[in-house]
Amino acid sequence: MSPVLSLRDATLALGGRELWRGLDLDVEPGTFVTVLGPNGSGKSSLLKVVLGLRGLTGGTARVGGRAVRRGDRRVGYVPQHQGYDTDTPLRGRDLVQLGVDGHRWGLPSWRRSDVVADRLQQVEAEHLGGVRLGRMSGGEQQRVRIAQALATDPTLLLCDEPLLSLDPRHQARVVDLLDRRRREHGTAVVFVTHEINPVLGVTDLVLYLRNGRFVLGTPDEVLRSDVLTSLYGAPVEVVRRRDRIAVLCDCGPEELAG
Ligand SMILES: Nc1ncnc2c1ncn2[C@@H]1O[C@H](COP(=O)(O)OP(=O)(O)OP(=O)(O)O)[C@@H](O)[C@H]1O
Repeated sequence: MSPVLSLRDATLALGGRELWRGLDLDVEPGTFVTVLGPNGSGKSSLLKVVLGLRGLTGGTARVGGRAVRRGDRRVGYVPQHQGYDTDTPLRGRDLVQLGVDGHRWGLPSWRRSDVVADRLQQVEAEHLGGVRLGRMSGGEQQRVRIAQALATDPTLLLCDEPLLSLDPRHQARVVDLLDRRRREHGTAVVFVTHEINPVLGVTDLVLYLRNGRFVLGTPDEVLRSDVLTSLYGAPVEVVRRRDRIAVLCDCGPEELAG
């Protein structure tokens, strides 16, 4: 069986700059891949490649054995998000309904209330179906957005910083929901974040991008002082305390995945 996602010798350059080169990645069903790296290292661009929105400069990208393409129902996407205006008229169930209808532009739409209710239930948000998005907390909005991304029952879920501006309790809840989804449905997750700690316990693979280079492996293989020192070209110290990690570097103000 083909991996859910497969990149072979994948290279991406944007604006005359190479973001990563020679990336080989196979993501099997149910795998949780965490993508780390400083601002501008190409994390979101990687998701856009998998969504068929951006072409590779070299190599191939396949989803379930087929070349990536736009509007693939097997791929769910939770884009980066800054919150909704308080006067946004959409309610929770409307947003999920958009996920159901999204792939059927031009065809008659009908209410798939069973699907909408099921997806809201999967993220423990049944009570938010009738609530306007602008009246929800950040964590509630994020859960409804995940329900929307699950509307087509995807085999692969791409999440772009879904923990942004959530407090630790809400972060843990979102991570827990994604973890349950991949365990119960085998949905693979590719999760872009700046913070490793909230997802450390569920991460199978870490892809760490930086300045045209990358390292890929299990958290124990990648989140090591010697490996990150080599990636950053400057002394990096990885300190583990209980189930948390701190990444310390003398490389200036550059952001690290603490
Ligand atoms: N359409 C484009 N044309 C040229 N350059 C682009 C384009 N889109 C993005 N870039 C550049 O590509 C680089 C990677 O952007 P990307 O958004 O993938 O980074 P990122 O790692 O997700 O960053 P962040 O952590 O800030 O979200 C950035 O330097 C960005 O300015």
